[in-house]
Amino acid sequence: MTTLADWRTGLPWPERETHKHARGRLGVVSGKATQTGAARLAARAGLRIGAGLVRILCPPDAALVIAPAIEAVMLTPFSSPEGLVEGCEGMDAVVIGPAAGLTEATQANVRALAMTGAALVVDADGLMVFEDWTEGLFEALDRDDVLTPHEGEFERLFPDLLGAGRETAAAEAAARAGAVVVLKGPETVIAAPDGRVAVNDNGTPWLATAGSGDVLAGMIGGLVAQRMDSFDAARAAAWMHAEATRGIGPGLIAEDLPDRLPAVLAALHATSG
Ligand SMILES: NC(=O)C1=CN([C@@H]2O[C@H](COP(=O)(O)OP(=O)(O)OC[C@H]3O[C@@H](n4cnc5c(N)ncnc54)[C@H](O)[C@@H]3O)[C@@H](O)[C@H]2O)[C@@H](O)CC1
Ligand SMILES: Nc1ncnc2c1ncn2[C@@H]1O[C@H](COP(=O)(O)OP(=O)(O)O)[C@@H](O)[C@H]1O
Repeated sequence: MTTLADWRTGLPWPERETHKHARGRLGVVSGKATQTGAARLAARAGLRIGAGLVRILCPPDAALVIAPAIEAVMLTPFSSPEGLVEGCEGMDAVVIGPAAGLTEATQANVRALAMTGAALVVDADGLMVFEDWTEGLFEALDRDDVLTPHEGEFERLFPDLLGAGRETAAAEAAARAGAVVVLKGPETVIAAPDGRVAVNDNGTPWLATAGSGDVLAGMIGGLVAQRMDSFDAARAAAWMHAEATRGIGPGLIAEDLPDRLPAVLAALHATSG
């Protein structure tokens, strides 16, 4: 078992000569016009955690919904997997899945993005669309890609594993997928395909609120975009995600989480030496 604290030394802080492109570019794929909130939560979280530039890629019908609801986050419409790949050119990491839609298009988009140089964070619908074709997902993934299932999603992708216990299950899932697996829950297990396993145990039940997983996906994507090792990025994000609830508790909603990150990051920065 890897200790919890060692990801701190790998956190990406900007240096004197850093510019926004060098800091890391994150793409976030949005769902259709009525389902854009999840991507906006993930994008804001990615920006807050330090990606220098964040771009939402959206179906054309969603652009007029998203445009008035973003500021620093950028926006590019796409209408085919090829168009999505073009829009993601130069991205260091891409988050796909939150409210992406349970459609063949989502399946094709995940596989098309996997062929680019960007590391992928695949969540929610991006996982569920491969329920009946897991090899179609696993064969496309690289070791720096990250899957972020909750237990319901995990069970659909790996129906035979949870009986062995969550840590063993996540480790076997990572080996099978050939990617980092983040098995979310009150204790989140993070496993890498090389055998590393860690448990994040600072979670709080205030995270059990719609959209908090979308924020976590954006946070992981934002750290991976800054070229943090994907396993460490997932551990760091899981810890900071829970830490962001401190001081709010009752009444917390997912929208609150990204804007708590400056305080969480400032405390880590102050002790980073
Ligand atoms: N602001 C937004 O636009 C939001 C959009 N969301 C998106 O909405 C779509 C549907 O979300 P749903 O909430 O219906 O999908 P869920 O994946 O939460 O639920 C689907 C099924 O899994 C089960 N399930 C959920 N969490 C579980 C857990 N931790 N352990 C075991 N089983 C669990 C549920 O009971 C349900 O039967 C997804 O695309 C999702 O990304 C959500 O992320 C919430 C916020
Ligand atoms: N009881 C709990 N204790 C600690 N963390 C929790 C609890 N319930 C949910 N979480 C965390 O909240 C997030 C929920 O993610 P997810 O189920 O994908 O929600 P959504 O799809 O609404 O975004 C995960 O990071 C999970 O670990």
